[in-house]
Parts: sequence; C-alpha cells; structure tokens
Amino acid sequence: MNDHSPIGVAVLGARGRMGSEAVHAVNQAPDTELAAEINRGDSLEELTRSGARVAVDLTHPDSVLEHVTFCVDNGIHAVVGTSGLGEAELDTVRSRLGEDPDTGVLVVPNFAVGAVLSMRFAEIAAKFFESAEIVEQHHPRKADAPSGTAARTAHVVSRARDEAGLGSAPDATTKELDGARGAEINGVHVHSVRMSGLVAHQEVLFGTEGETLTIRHDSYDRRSFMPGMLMAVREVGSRPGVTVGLDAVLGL
Ligand SMILES: NC(=O)C1=CN([C@@H]2O[C@H](COP(=O)(O)OP(=O)(O)OC[C@H]3O[C@@H](n4cnc5c(N)ncnc54)[C@H](OP(=O)(O)O)[C@@H]3O)[C@@H](O)[C@H]2O)C=CC1
Ligand SMILES: O=C(O)C1=N[C@H](C(=O)O)C[C@H](O)C1
Repeated sequence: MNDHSPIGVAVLGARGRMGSEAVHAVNQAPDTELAAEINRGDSLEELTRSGARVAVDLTHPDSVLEHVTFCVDNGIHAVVGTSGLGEAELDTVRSRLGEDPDTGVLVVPNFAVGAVLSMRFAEIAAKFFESAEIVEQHHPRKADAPSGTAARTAHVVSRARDEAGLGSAPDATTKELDGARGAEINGVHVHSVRMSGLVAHQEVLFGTEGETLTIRHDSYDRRSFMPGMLMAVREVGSRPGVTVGLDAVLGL
C-alpha cells in the first residue's frame, strides 16, 4: 500500500442513523474506501480481517470503550463519534496506548464545523459573563443526556471561568423540584430537551449586568456531520495518542 492509496475505513454501527450516513460519505469520498461495516452482534475480529486503517465508532455509549480498546490493541486508528467516553475512560485508553503510541484515537463530541466553532466561541466568551448555562435539544431516540457536545462545552466554559477567577454563577435557588435546574457539569447547568422533529441543537447562554449573549448551533440534517467525520478519518493517523475535539484538525 502506498501513501496515495485510499484510506480503508471500517464503520461500527453502520446501520444506524449516523453510521449509514458515514458509509455513504466514505463511499463517495475519493480518498477513502469502505473496508467493513460492523453491526451489533458482529465480531470485532472483522475489523482486523478487513485490513481497515481507520475505524469510525458510531454505536452506543455502552460499547464504545470496548471498541476503542480493541482498535488500540490492534493498531487501528480510531475516530470516536459516539458519546460516552468520559475522563476516566479516556485515561483507560491512554494507558492502553502506552508512553509512545503509534496509534491515534480522535474523540470528536461533534463533527459539525459550526458546532466546533460554537464551542470555541463559548470558550472565548466565558470569562466575560458571570452566568453561563447550556440548553441542548435533540431527537427523542438519543440514548444519552446531556449530549456529549453539551458535556464538552460545559467543560471548556468551566475551565475558562476558572482561569479567569470567576466563582459560582449567582443563583438564589434554595427550593427546587428535582431536575428543575438541570444537570451540573463542573458548575455549569445543562438542560436537555428531547423532542420529535429535532436533530441536534445547542444554545450556550451567557449573562452579566444588563446583557446576555446566546451562542446557538443547529444541525438540521446528519449530513452536517460528514465533512468533519471525513477530516477526522484523514487526520487521525498523523495524531498518535488521544486527541479530543476537532479544533486542532480545523487549525483552531
Ligand atoms: N460526534 C458527532 O458529531 C455525532 C455523534 N453521534 C453519536 O453517535 C452515536 C450513534 O448515534 P445514532 O447514529 O443516532 O444512533 P443509532 O441508534 O441510530 O445507531 C447506532 C447503531 O449502532 C449499533 N450498535 C449498538 N451497539 C453496537 C455494538 N456493540 N456493535 C456494533 N453496533 C452497535 C446499533 O444497533 P441496534 O440498532 O441493533 O442497537 C445502531 O445500528 C451516539 O452516541 C450519538 O450521540 C451522533 C451524531 C453526531
Ligand atoms: O445523538 C446525536 O444525535 C448527537 N450526538 C452527539 C452528542 O451527544 O453531542 C453530537 C450531536 O449533538 C448529535
């Protein structure tokens, strides 16, 4: 195989909403070729048998760690679209990769370029506002809440607030119905809406004396995720170890 040969890509979760789009995108792109479609019940050995250079995981939060571990153990670069890899799981992957890894694991909470930009804009805005909350809205067949994107956004907003020396956001609530203030991720409240008709949407709300700022992103179609997914497939092999987010790939 020379450097100009197409990248062999295995798609895990190939029959799913995202997986079927990914199969189509990989088939359409001139520099990638579909090596394998892995569905529930298929053996992961199919990944090694197929000779795939890159595996794209679009399955379920319950199985993603097992899949990534298998890829790392077999030297297959992994692009992880599935939500559910938290810090503890990422540490497991890092230790499996070892000190001087050859294999890349690129974990992308959201492949949509607009969503990546919106997270960066939120990170920039965070230090200027005393209040910050996130409202994410998704289709009702989504397994996880809050979304991986919201969790990542809360993480970067919280880090920026900490670096700026901001304390807790003002909140006088002392009596509340369970869940009324959403989930709290590193001190940032996150509210999850599940509703027919939606695909994937997020607002990051900031407030300070006399003004608010809202950063909103909408994916109306899963095709919005495909350019970023293909960028990740092309880049993962040149980024050994664990990378989170598409920022570096986009040059942000
Ligand atoms: N990073 C990003 O930009 C995006 C990420 N996502 C994430 O991708 C994941 C998939 O989303 P979506 O496509 O909507 O979900 P779907 O339920 O439509 O698709 C998941 C597919 O994976 C299959 N699957 C489940 N477990 C396994 C397994 N162990 N091995 C092989 N296949 C398996 C499912 O099979 P079965 O139906 O039999 O269970 C299904 O076909 C979610 O975590 C979602 O949050 C989604 C959109 C964008
Ligand atoms: O399940 C989805 O649909 C999506 N999942 C990802 C997430 O959890 O953030 C990305 C996007 O929001 C769509």
